[in-house]
Amino acid sequence: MNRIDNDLLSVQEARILVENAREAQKELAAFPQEKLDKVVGNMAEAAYKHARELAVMSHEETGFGKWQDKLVKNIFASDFLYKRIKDMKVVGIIGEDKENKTMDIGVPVGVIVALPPSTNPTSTTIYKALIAIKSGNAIVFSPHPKAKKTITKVLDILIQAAEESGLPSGAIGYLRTLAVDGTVALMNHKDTSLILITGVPKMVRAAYTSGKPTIYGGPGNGPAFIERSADIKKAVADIIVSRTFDNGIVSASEQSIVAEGCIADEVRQELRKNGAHFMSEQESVQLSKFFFRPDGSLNPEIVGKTALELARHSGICVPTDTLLLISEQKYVSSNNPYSREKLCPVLAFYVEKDWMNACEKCVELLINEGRGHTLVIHSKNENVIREFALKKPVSRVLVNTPASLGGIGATTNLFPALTLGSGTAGGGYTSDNVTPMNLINIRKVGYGVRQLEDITKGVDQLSIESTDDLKEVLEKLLELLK
Ligand SMILES: CC(=O)SCCNC(=O)CCNC(=O)[C@H](O)C(C)(C)COP(=O)(O)OP(=O)(O)OC[C@H]1O[C@@H](n2cnc3c(N)ncnc32)[C@H](O)[C@@H]1OP(=O)(O)O
Repeated sequence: MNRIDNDLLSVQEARILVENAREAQKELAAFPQEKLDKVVGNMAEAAYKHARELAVMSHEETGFGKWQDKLVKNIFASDFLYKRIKDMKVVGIIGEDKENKTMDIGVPVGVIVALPPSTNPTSTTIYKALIAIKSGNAIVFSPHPKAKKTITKVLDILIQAAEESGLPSGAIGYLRTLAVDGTVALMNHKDTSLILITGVPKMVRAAYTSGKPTIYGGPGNGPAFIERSADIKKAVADIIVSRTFDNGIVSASEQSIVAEGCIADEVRQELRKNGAHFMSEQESVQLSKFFFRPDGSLNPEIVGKTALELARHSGICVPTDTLLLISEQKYVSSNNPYSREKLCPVLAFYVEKDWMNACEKCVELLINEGRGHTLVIHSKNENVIREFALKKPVSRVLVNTPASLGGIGATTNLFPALTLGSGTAGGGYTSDNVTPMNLINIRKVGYGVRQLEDITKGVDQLSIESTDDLKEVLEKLLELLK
């Protein structure tokens, strides 16, 4: 088939998929929460059963990360997520205030179009499918072309399990003929209500161009601040676990370490002792040549590779037990390759004289890239932690934990999510770890409890001749409204 035929077929297929999804969703909209939960439970169980096979397959197909860590993510996105959502009330009456006579009704948004990334193809697909069905929505996927085989496989498993437990056919679907035109047609279809997208900058732009509400996980890789009161051994261990998890692919993972001057040598020593190689200036330049493509986009050749593979690739000589490559840096700039997201086990290392300067450096790093995403602080000083949390342009401040695992809610009690909102600061509309609650509209029900006259009662007896009078009127009004 030539390219034009392929594009046409893909667009046609997209139209049919959304129409089928629309019909299936009409049926789904009548499902009570318990019936949706039964379907979601079966989907989670099926994904969990195939977690290992899917992890190996996704690693083999994309070459990104480690299959062992992809297995952890698959278990996280199926079993762990299911346990967290199984008792959530998302559709129907989800809240009632008997005293004030108001009620909240959860209403599915309708048809969701989802794009999973090549970096986390299985776990993100499982997660998106589970939260969509939990909230009574239909979902149509456009698989990433570099992970097509794996995403198709996991969707077949999920669809079979869901339909066996009563999900109407078409409520979960996917584009078989892959093309940008078909993906754009899915997004632009009049019956598509929401787009749920992870990664792929070009597709994020297409989603926004469609004019549809779009939830996406923006660029992350924020700083990790190690404050003087921190347990340095644990902080370093956390950073290593985090930055090497799936070879640094998770967007919440650390991109730089900012250490206070008085503990910087101890931190360096601990990092070296545990497999970090501090690169010379020349090695840093040598490695950085491979970070980006000529158009400035991230080079997939370095994404999700081990530190040893990166060193070999760029001709840097390192000990065979090297886990991390670190570059000492002073300045932050969009031209500095060490200030940008890389999704591999490379870190920049900054030293600042005190926590206030460190605070500024972290803000500078986040404003350069990763605004609205995630920051981690290692400290025992509750005042510093609170000051940090109050002042940073991020949606997640993680404390004393590996950022990649804490951000997604594995080592913290944040919601278990593989789409991490960056809020308006990151150009998105939610700052949440995306949950089924982000996939519904809330219909507000309010019973009449007062007459219009009740609001103005007593006000006409007052004449407003001074600001004091005005204040009195306003106070009276507030009193009446209580
Ligand atoms: C929770 C988390 O941690 S998820 C965070 C993961 N982070 C990211 O994904 C970061 C952003 N992603 C990227 O920069 C890139 O996707 C990389 C570097 C990871 C991989 O790059 P690549 O392997 O070159 O793949 P890329 O994603 O750019 O896609 C390749 C092509 O497929 C296209 N494509 C991607 N998805 C689709 C789709 N669903 N339908 C049609 N085309 C698609 C892209 O537009 C791109 O087209 P182009 O070659 O014409 O530019």
